[in-house]
Amino acid sequence: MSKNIDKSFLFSEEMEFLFESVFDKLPIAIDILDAEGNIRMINKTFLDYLGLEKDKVINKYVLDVDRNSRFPLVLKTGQNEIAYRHKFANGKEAIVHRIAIKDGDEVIGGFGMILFEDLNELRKLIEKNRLLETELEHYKKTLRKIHGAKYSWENIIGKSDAIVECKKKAMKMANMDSNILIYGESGVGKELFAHAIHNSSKRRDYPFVTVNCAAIPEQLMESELFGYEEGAFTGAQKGGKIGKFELANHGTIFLDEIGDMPYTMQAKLLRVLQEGEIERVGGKAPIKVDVRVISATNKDLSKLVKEGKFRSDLFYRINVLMLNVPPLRERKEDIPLLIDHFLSLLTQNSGIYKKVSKEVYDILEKYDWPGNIRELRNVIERMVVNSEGDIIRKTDIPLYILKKELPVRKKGSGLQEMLEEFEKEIIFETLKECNYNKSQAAEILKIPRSRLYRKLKKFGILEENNEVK
Ligand SMILES: Nc1ncnc2c1ncn2[C@@H]1O[C@H](COP(=O)(O)OP(=O)(O)OP(=O)(O)O)[C@@H](O)[C@H]1O
Repeated sequence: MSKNIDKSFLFSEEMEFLFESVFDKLPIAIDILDAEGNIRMINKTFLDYLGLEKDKVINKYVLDVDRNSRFPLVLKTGQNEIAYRHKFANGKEAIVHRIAIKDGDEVIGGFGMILFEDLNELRKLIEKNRLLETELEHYKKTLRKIHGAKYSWENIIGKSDAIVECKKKAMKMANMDSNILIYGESGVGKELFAHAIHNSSKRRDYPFVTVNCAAIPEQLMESELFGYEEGAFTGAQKGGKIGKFELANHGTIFLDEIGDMPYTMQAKLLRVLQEGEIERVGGKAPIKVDVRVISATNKDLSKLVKEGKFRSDLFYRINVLMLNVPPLRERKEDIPLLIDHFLSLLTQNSGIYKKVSKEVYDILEKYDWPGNIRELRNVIERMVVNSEGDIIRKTDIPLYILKKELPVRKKGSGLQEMLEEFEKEIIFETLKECNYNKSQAAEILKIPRSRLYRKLKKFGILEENNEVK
């Protein structure tokens, strides 16, 4: 049921009282006219704007006060004029509203209001807004650059069938927009593939944000991923903090070592993937996010699902497309190419130019590289630094590789066991090399400290008190 304003109320003493006690105190210019176009009420702000005394305005015909007014037309047609640009007779320009007050179809009065008193101010505001928008766009672009993917297909070196096939498959996946799970042993180049996929996907102009699930302590993971509001907990940063998912909006988030995601967080991540929205810690409303998830693991996730350590519903959500990056021992023909690639990278970055002797190529090609390309890269770097002269010779090769030059398969041990044996030896050698300084060892091995600790514990190299045995 529509309610009409009664003419007798509109111009009553009560209304006048209300107008004076409320509208007179507002810093917004307001007036009320009767149907004939006489100004019946006008507040102080409006009078000040016009520069007129009240008795020169009240009960005067609107055109006698402001000869440019369009109010007579509004009262005649009953058509409101919202946010109209108006030049007053005194030369001031403003943005105004003119509203016809109706009793049914009959126009019984008019309500006038100045929205922006000074068009120059408005212009300045618009200009400022435009500048802010340009600035914001600039920062967004810079942020995209910082969080952008660094590598593309040409950075993935290799001509073996295994890597060429893998690249082809990944290129196809890049054109789709489904979540991808990249599986492969440590150091095979999973992150490199994630970068390249993002860089050739339709999301390439948006951020690529990496999260190492194994490196973030469980109690910090939620706020890292989803952010928090100001005051969400003691020590929370003023103004709150944006989470990785929001940072990656419209782009890609790379969840490295997803197999290490704590079980409780898995449920929260699943919710985000299902609903497409996140909730900041301490936040009141969910925030929509549009993010493609690329996860990576070197663990057998289906086994973890069976053991109840990984949620099956999450597994299916992240594993829409699956990419298997082959280990280096299955594509040994790529080793010489990779050696040359890392040597030339070193020359570019440090200016050191060294060559590798034929014998060294042969030995490195025979070795099985349990730490894959990361290990090969580290070995090259170490040999370049430690070798004398401009040729890297057999004597520059780390001992543990020379010892394994002709690896003897131990009777009774499977591949996994042997790989672990190699890994243990590499870690132990590195630790010895840097005087058992674990941070330094983690740096040399280019793995997070937390991962090194876990491996040390697993291999029984670390005591409960985190001291090396
Ligand atoms: N095909 C390749 N061509 C050139 N460099 C490579 C290639 N694959 C891997 N690398 C290099 O090897 C190192 C390890 O790669 P990356 O970090 O992508 O491995 P990962 O599988 O993600 O390892 P992790 O499982 O330990 O996180 C990086 O320095 C990377 O640039």
